[in-house]
Amino acid sequence: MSAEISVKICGLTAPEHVRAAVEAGARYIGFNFFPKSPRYAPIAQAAALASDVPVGVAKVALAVNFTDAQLDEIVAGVPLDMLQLHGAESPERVAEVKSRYGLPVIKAIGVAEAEDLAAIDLYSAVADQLLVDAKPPKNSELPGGNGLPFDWRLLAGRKYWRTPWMLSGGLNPDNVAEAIRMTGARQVDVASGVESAPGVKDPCLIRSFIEAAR
Ligand SMILES: O=C(O)c1ccccc1N[C@@H]1O[C@H](COP(=O)(O)O)[C@@H](O)[C@H]1O
Repeated sequence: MSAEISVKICGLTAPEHVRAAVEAGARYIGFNFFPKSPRYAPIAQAAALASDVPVGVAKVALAVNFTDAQLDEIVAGVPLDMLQLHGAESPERVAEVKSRYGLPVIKAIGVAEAEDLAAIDLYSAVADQLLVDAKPPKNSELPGGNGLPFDWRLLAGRKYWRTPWMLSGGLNPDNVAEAIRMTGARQVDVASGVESAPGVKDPCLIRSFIEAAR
């Protein structure tokens, strides 16, 4: 892996998968607190998994339009390094969450067409990182984690946004190298593309994904 490419493996629910991701060189580990997700990890489970994550690998909590009360519980129960807001949180809400918890915030931006990229400038001012993800299909229960890519050509030549960003949406071991080449992304994030069934991570696919991003 080029030293510059960082990988986030998201939606881990088992210790052996956390170990596989860490050993393969993941830079970020995501725990998913959205109950409708097949990758949902309750607080106690995520706390146990977090204890296996070494210093230097960022533990990220994925939240979707959560209230302060919900975030309070997560932050109190799990040792975290970052929060990922993956819903319709406004820039004001992102700023509020950042200051309430004192943790860096990753804001997900759904992209389907060129006009969706305007949100990147809007959130750049308040978020620590952006996650440029595929917009979910209409009526999808999940605002992310759908295993669907967007048209990467929309990002060609855009690698110099001032806020660090990750590419996600439908990435897998077979397409991640091409996605990096086309978009100039220096960070990538994956959930379903390293699974053998919805919510079931596959250590071999995790390793292959990270190697392919190299
Ligand atoms: O993974 C989920 O189930 C999920 C649920 C709700 C919001 C976001 C979710 N996942 C995030 O979306 C990206 C892309 O997923 P995929 O690789 O296309 O399956 C994932 O990495 C998470 O950050």
